[in-house]
Amino acid sequence: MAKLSVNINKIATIRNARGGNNPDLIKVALDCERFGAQGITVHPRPDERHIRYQDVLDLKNVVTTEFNIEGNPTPDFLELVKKVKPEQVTLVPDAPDAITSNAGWDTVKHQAFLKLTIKELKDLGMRVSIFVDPLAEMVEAAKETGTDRIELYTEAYAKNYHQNREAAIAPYKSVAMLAQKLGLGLNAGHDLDLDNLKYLHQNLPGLLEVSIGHALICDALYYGLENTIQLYLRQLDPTPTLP
Ligand SMILES: CC(=O)[C@@H](O)C(O)COP(=O)(O)O
Ligand SMILES: NCC(=O)COP(=O)(O)O
Repeated sequence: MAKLSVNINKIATIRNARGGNNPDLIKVALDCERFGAQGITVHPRPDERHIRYQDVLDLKNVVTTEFNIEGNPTPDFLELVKKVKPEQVTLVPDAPDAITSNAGWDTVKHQAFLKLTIKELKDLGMRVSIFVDPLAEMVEAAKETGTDRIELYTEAYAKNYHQNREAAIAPYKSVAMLAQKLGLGLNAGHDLDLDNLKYLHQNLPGLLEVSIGHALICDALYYGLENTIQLYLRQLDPTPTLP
């Protein structure tokens, strides 16, 4: 069964809207864990529009499940993760002004940089994952970087799911099999939701973890956080349901 890591960026977005501490990010992270989340993901961005660097330091002291820090490996980001030493660092090549992450790494072009950065982080005991598009060439070159895992950027899958889910999953399935063959661990994330998650999970061999934020927090407005986390966990349950 793939692990569910709840991305709490959006909680920080709401908190920052009023400058106080409501909602309390630390409390939400602990509650997500209490409600069944198997990991907490944050993606501090250089403008600290949602998660602040201080949040990451504070979360480190309380998160007891897998702590996953995502971000562009700028000098500031690298200094932060080296201080915090989370279980997993996910490197994402996003531009500082991007509304959200919008592409995976070009693992061919950035091979040397990734190799160096990944080695540094792994030597300090962190597991490293890198964000990639579902392209065989990028996954093959990801293997050469020394990364432990790849995170498949699932925006295209989510976008095309309702039109033709078989076609939407096809490139992901194919690189998931390639990753398995290459001995790369497999994560996935971006725009996953209660509609598209189960099919992704059923079709990606070796899927280890999904990180979900935007849709999960939106769903929590209607169903409540505890129910919502349970609903997402149910999508990842390998037990076949009765017809
Ligand atoms: C890496 C990734 O897929 C992003 O989805 C992510 O972490 C979300 O970031 P924002 O919450 O800033 O859109
Ligand atoms: N790595 C993806 C992530 O953490 C959350 O993405 P989203 O669910 O907010 O699109």
